[in-house]
Order: sequence, then structure tokens, then C-alpha cells
Amino acid sequence: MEGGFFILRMLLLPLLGAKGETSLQTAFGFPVNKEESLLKRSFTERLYQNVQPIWEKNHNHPFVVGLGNGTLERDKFIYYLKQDYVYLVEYAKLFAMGVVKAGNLGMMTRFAAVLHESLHFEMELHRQYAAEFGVTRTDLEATQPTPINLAYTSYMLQVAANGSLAELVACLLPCAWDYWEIGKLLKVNHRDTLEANPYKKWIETYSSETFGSGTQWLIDLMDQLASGKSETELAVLERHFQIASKYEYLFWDMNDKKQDWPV
Ligand SMILES: Cc1ncc(CN)c(N)n1
Repeated sequence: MEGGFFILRMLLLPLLGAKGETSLQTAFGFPVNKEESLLKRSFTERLYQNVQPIWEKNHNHPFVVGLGNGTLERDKFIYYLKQDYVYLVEYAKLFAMGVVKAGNLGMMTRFAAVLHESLHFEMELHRQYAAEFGVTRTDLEATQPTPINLAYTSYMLQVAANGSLAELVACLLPCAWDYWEIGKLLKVNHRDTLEANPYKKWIETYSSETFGSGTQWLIDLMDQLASGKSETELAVLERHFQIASKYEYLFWDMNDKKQDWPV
């Protein structure tokens, strides 16, 4: 995305001043910065660029590194699998709330489709790994969420219940978007060892076309819902996006340390 923005800037540079900073008057007399008007970033480009320091920490977390090279201890993965299963049960409710808050039938249909995918495609990955690693379906479903798991889902569900549809999407987007990023990164960086990696199915699921197209729809929807909003409103959306991205870090870390309630 950053690369595309850079190439577009280079192509348009001849139209701009030496530093691309020249101002001109519009027909209505408003001063307009040419570069600003020609190269306006979309809201999700802004989110993506500003969140990089957090996402880089997520991508370099030992748990994620261990998934990529296949060295992650099995007990840590099983801990994650169970916590993530109950996380996804709550997360899926956000899509259901999207169905309720959708502004039109097309949007409603897409929220219903991503809800279905979450329950039947993503959670099926967890059920398959559980069966392979000797965890029963009852064990999966009976898992009690840790403090961080509960805090993360409660935060999103609270915003979904009390906020706008745009706020709901800003909260749930890092979960989909950063996993898609991680899936693609791990697939490319470890393509030579993927076959023997016990977490191959995990990497393939999150780098898949199915997961990617649902995520891309959410990214496009975020831009659509952000359109026309004031800077104050956009800052609220960005705050939700950053907080959810930080919860993603805490979630990796919690599983790596197998953190639970202290008492
Ligand atoms: C905590 C978490 N974040 C994101 C995802 C990807 N839906 C997930 N399964 N779990």
C-alpha cells in the first residue's frame, strides 16, 4: 500500500512544485495544496501507516515467530487454541451486531457472510487442530477466558453496543487485518519450510483467499463509513483501531506466557 502511494506520488510529481508543496486558488478562492488534493490518503491508509509500530511488535513477537518457523511449543499452541476459540465466539457476535446495524441489505448480507465464515471456516481450523492435538470439543467450548481475553472482547462488544457502525468496524478490523498480514508474511518468509511446519494449516488459513477477501471487504467498508467524517470523529475511530491492535499484542503475549487469573 505504501509502495503504491509512493509510485503515484512520483508519477504526479511533475504536476506539483519542486517539493510538491505549491498552493493554488480554487474557483471559490480557497487555498488548496495541490499534493493534498491529488494524493489524499484513504482513511485505512492512514490507519495502516500509523499502526506500524504496534503491528511490527506483533509480527516480531516470539509466539508469532515460533508459528512461522514451526518451533512454537505445542503446549503454548494448545493454550492459544482454547483461548482463541472462546475469543472467536465473542468476536463472531460483532459481525452479528454488524448485521443489525447495517445501513442497507447489501451490507447486511456481507456481514452475514463474514459471520458464517468466522463460525465455519476460521473456527473449523481450531476444531481440526484440537482433534489433532487431543483436545475435545467440550474442552474447547468450556474454556474460561483469561483477563486479557475477556478485556479485549468486552472492549469491542461495549463499543459495538454503544457506538456507531463505523466504531464497531474500527474495533473489529485489526483482528482480521493483522492476522491476514501475519499469514501472508509467514507464508512468504517460510515458504521453503512450510511443508514440515506443524502450523502450516494455521498459516494457510490466514493467508488464504477466503480470509483475505472478507478482510478486504472490511477494509473497504471502513473507508466507506469514514467518508465525510470530521477529524474529531476520525480520531475516535483511529483510537479504537490502535487499542484493538495493542490488545492483539497482549493476546500473543498472554498465550506465550500462558497467563491466567492469578487467583
Ligand atoms: C485474538 C485474535 N485476533 C484475531 C484473530 C483473527 N480473526 C483471531 N483468531 N484471534
